[in-house]
Amino acid sequence: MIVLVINSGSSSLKYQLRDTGSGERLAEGIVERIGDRAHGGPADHQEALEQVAKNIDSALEGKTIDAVGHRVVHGGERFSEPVLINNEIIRAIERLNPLAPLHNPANVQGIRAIAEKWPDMPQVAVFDTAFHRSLPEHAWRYAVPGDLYKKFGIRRYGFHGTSFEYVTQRAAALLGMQAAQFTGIIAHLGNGASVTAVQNGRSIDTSMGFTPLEGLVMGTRSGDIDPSILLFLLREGYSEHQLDQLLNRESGLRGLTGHNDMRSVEEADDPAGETALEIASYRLAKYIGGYHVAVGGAQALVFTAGIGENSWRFRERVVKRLGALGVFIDDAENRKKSDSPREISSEDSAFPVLVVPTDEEAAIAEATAAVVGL
Ligand SMILES: Nc1ncnc2c1ncn2[C@@H]1O[C@H](COP(=O)(O)OP(=O)(O)O)[C@@H](O)[C@H]1O
Ligand SMILES: CC(=O)OP(=O)(O)O
Ligand SMILES: [Mg+2]
Repeated sequence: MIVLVINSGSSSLKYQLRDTGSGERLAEGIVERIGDRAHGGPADHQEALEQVAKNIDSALEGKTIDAVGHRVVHGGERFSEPVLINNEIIRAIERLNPLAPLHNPANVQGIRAIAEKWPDMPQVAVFDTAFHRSLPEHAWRYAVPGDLYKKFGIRRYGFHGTSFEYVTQRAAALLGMQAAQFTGIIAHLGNGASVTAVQNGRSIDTSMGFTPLEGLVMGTRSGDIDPSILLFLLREGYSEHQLDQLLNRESGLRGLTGHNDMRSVEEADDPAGETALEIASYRLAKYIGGYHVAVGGAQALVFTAGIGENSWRFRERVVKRLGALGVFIDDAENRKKSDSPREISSEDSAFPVLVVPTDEEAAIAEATAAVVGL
């Protein structure tokens, strides 16, 4: 089956054309600066898709697209599986827009644009939140009055689930076990970053919360912060919009160094970068210690996504903080470049440390083919 996978962000649209039979990637690309005409970007997602359609026409070589699979970031409490999209599903995703303002509106625009272009095309939504539907209540509930959950759905949802599920399977295979036997900690470190505690193949805790803002230090997001800082800044005259911009787009690595991209932070090699990397690696190490307890003793620690797969320096900083767990890195293995799943811990490490490349697009293509094939 030929599946077009769409991952629409607020200002970019990543796509892949995959043949799920052979696993082959027929085409891939990214359209950036959506809405930024002054810098050559398309006016909106509809126009971005026109661009994508042109790019993939040649790659199709006469074949036709059978289905479109979308990454949808927030699925709320309703969606625990990928679903075939219809008008009612689109409205349900739209109702979740306020909970993922950077992501969900763009996801819906992508779905509508495809429906307009190819009205009969089967479309499937694959949710970032779905893998975390297994969280126990003591992990998902915040210590605030219960009304807030009943009235507004305020609880921990967790994100990057498609990646965590895929990496759980790959890590388990590397260790010679079934996914359902895997108990460990997975750190997905990209532009957005989160870490998940996996017990017997199921997510039991995760660092992102009600929205993709909680938890780790990210490219432009603050992660954990004392909520009183918001109240303080409100009283100082900050608007809701300014606070949103501050925490979602101007904080994290960017706020601490001026750069949101890990490569730029590492290349700059200056004191601000050093401090930022210490803050980020310390935060992650604390979560790993906590999740080691949460899963009742991890059997593996796994790094994935852009930073997790490529930055040996960042992995080194994190693992060097885990001596109390008896976890040690093998410097030579850690520095080796490879695109394959691999072990980077030393022989005397209490449990293995792995690098496992994620592939959200492959997982979305597979899920789409499975739903449409039913
Ligand atoms: N070779 C590398 N060394 C260090 N960091 C890298 C390298 N390659 C990619 N990264 C970092 O990975 C991050 C992007 O990760 P990615 O998973 O692609 O994010 P997203 O999917 O959220 O856009 C950026 O911070 C980038 O700098
Ligand atoms: C949920 C989330 O933060 O996604 P991304 O890392 O793609 O921004
Ligand atoms: Mg990503």
